[in-house]
Amino acid sequence: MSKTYVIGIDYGTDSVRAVLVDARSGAEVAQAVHPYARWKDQRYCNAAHNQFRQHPLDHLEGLEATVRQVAAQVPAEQIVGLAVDTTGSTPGPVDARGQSLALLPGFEENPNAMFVLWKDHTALAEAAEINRKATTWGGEDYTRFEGGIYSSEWFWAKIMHVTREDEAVARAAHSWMEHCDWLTLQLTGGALATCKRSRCAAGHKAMWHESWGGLPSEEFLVQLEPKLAGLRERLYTDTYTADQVAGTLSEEWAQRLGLTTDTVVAVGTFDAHAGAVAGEIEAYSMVKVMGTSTCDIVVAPVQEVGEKLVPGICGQVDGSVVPGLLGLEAGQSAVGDLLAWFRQLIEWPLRALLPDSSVLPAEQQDQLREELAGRMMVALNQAAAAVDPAASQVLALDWVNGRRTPDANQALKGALMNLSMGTDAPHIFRALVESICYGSRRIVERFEAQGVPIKQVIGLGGVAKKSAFLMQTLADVLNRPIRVAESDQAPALGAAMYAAVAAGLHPDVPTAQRAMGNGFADTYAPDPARVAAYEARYQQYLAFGEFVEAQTPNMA
Ligand SMILES: Nc1ncnc2c1ncn2[C@@H]1O[C@H](COP(=O)(O)OP(=O)(O)O)[C@@H](O)[C@H]1O
Ligand SMILES: O=C(CO)[C@@H](O)[C@@H](O)COP(=O)(O)O
Repeated sequence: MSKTYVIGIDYGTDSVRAVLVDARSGAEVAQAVHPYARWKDQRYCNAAHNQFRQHPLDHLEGLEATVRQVAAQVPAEQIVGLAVDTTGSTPGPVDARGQSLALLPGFEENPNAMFVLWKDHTALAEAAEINRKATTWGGEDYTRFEGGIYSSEWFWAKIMHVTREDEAVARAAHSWMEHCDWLTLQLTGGALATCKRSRCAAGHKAMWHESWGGLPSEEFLVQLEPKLAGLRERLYTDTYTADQVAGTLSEEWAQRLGLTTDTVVAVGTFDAHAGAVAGEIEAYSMVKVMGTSTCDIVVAPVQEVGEKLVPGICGQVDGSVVPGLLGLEAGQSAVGDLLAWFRQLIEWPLRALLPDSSVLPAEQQDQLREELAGRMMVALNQAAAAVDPAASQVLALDWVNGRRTPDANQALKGALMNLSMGTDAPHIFRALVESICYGSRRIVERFEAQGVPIKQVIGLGGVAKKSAFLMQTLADVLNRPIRVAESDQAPALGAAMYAAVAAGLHPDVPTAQRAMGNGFADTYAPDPARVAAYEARYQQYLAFGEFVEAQTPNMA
């Protein structure tokens, strides 16, 4: 009997995906996807206030549905390990047993008791306070290894915000957990105090660093917000890389998932970092995990980076991607989301006017909406690709959900210029795609200017697989070839690689990458004829950005 199967579970923004993988070859035996039901209706969100919360029941229902489905493909005893990756920073308040407050009576419908999704920017003011305090309080600047600017997307800003806003949640919250740690604890069923926390989540988002003994000091935290007193003690000191064993499946979850209690559960991690592993990341590659947002992940030998700090990124953390290498993260807060925003904008008549149509009966309206929704993104890509970039005047800024990097400023907004009577939807879509690519070039330039060369670029994720137009534009704007990973479920495959190491099927992550890597599907080569036109427009993008930023209060 071959005990060689592992399961990778990837919690994205809109859905959870599980893949069953043969750890000998990396063959994906089965995959399953479960969109979050409550999230789909945006039940606990308020986009106008940048509030995006997810109910843990969405996550638990998805866990059971997807894993049961893939696990049924082979005998349970042959599945020896699993690992979870999630979005981040997506923290939530928990009780003393590590249970999410949203699963407790009285808190079921309270968004503050739920997971505060990475793209929730309600904590802008708190992030600004952290930044001020970090450089003025007279002690260590705890933002040093997180790019020197703390973001409202991250752990402490979100905890501060919810603690201030909601007295009942503040009183009931014994502690807080990152989503990836919480799921790992659910699966293993251990005690909160001994739960092995993700190095990746702690180092990139919670200002955890070995050099100052873990999390920021109690003194610093209490100066920030007196209500944080004592929380540090109830969090964690040690962190673990994602190839380590967190435990084995609890009796309850073995039964719920159709697996055995011998199944090893690896320490949790973030989706982008797991994706980078599946994208076969190696020293000085940049793996772009392109979905709702984009995360740009780079790894480099610790000793070569030495004391160098790359300012304005989402941190540099020993072992956050490949244990033994330094993991560096940057990214853009809206990529697929920016294009989805535009699609929704132009679909407005379908939502607002069609229901009152006297021409089309209700059931046909639904069919029409569905048909157009299915075709819209593909059609926009095609029409925008046909617009000559040299003749295109419209210029956009990609900051509809703020700017993550370089130099976090989540208060920034998107913008369009050069609209004329001749501007149509494909022109604007093209400008949005270009802005994504220019934003990406700024990030690559930041790494290189700080002495971290980018030797190759790899793309993966929904956008990399679905938009050839965007990927070609990116190759032209960066003036570099881009390889796109074969796997449709790269973060889940990366999680499976971590699970295979934790379960002892491979000795380390690079060996797992070599054995289980699914290779590359396409390569986009830069088109020399277009490079020059984009170069000129990139300079305009930078000037436009500078102008808009000067009008916006600087917050994180
Ligand atoms: N044809 C397309 N062109 C560009 N973007 C697309 C296209 N189809 C879907 N998308 C975008 O892909 C994103 C989802 O990517 P995916 O990697 O599946 O999700 P996640 O971010 O949850 O991991 C959505 O934001 C959507 O707008
Ligand atoms: O920021 C991180 C990881 O650090 C991501 O989890 C976040 O951008 C969400 O990723 P997706 O866009 O859902 O793939």
